[in-house]
Amino acid sequence: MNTAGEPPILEARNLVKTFPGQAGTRAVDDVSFTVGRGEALGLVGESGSGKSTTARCVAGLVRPDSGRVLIGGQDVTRARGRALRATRRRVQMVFQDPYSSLNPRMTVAELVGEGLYVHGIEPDRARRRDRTVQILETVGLGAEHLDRYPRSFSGGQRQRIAIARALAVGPDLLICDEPVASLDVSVQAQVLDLFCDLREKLGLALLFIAHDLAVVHHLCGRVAVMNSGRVVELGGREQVYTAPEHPYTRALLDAVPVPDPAAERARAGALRPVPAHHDPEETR
Ligand SMILES: Nc1ncnc2c1ncn2[C@@H]1O[C@H](COP(=O)(O)OP(=O)(O)OP(=O)(O)O)[C@@H](O)[C@H]1O
Repeated sequence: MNTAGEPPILEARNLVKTFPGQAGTRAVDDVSFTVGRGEALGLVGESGSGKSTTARCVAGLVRPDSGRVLIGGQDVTRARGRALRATRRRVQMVFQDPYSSLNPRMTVAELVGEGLYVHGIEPDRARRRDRTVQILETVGLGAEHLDRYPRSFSGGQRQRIAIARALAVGPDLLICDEPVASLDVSVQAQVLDLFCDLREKLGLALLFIAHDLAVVHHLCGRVAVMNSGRVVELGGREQVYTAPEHPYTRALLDAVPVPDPAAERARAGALRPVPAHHDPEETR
C-alpha cells in the first residue's frame, strides 16, 4: 500500500545489537526490513530469536550498535531534538502485558490524554477530554470509563486502553510486541479484530510481533521470520506459509497449526507431497 514515490513509513537497515555478556552472539544480527504505509508486517520466531530487541531498536527504546532506522525516510538513529521527537511520534508501541504497561495511579482520561498534552496536540483540558472520548470510541470503549483506574478493567479492556494511549499522538505505525499473548483466547480474537479495523479504517501500518504464526496469518500480508537474531525469511504471507524456503520456517510451521483450512491444505500440499495412492479419508 505504498504510495508511489513515498518512502516506507519504517525502514530498518542492517540493525545489530549485542548485549553485555552475550559472548559473541548477537541479539539482533544485521536485520533489515521495511513496512509500507498502511501495511501489516508480521515478525515471528521462537522465544529469544530477537523479535523484541528488534522492535525496541526500531522504537528507539534500545540503541543499536550499528545500522539505521528510518521513519518516513528520515534517519532517526542518530538524530536529536524536537524534529526527532515529532518523527518518533509517528511510531508508537503496544506491549505484551497490559497489566504492567499502564500506570495504576492514572485514570483512563489521564493515560490516554497524556500524549495529547505532552506533545501539545490538545492543551485545552475540556477539549482534551472530548478528544480522549473519541479515541476511546475508536478502540471500542466509552466515555463512562474516563475516570476509572486500570485495576478495574479486564485484560482485554486494558489492552484497548494501551492501544488508545498509543493512538492519541496520531501515529502512522504501531509496533505491537505480542499484544494478545497474555490475553484469554476468547479475548485475543476481539483485540486482533481491532488491529485489523485500525489498519483498514485509519490506514495504520503495523509491525506485529508474535511467536504464534496463526495470529500473524490472521493479520499480516507480509511476514519476516527471525532465528538467532537474523531474518532468515521475508515474504508475502501465502509464500511464507505455503512454500517456505528456509528450514527454520518449515519447522515453525510444523509446530503451529494454521487456523485457515485452505492455507493448511495448501501448506500440507507444499510441504508433504501427497503420494499417488493417497486416500484423503485416511488423514481425517
Ligand atoms: N536487556 C537485555 N540484556 C541482556 N540480554 C538481553 C536483553 N534483552 C534481550 N536479551 C537477549 O537477547 C536475545 C533476544 O531476546 P529478545 O527478547 O529480543 O527475543 P524475542 O524473540 O523477543 O523473545 P521473546 O519472545 O521471549 O520475548 C535473547 O538471548 C535475550 O536473552
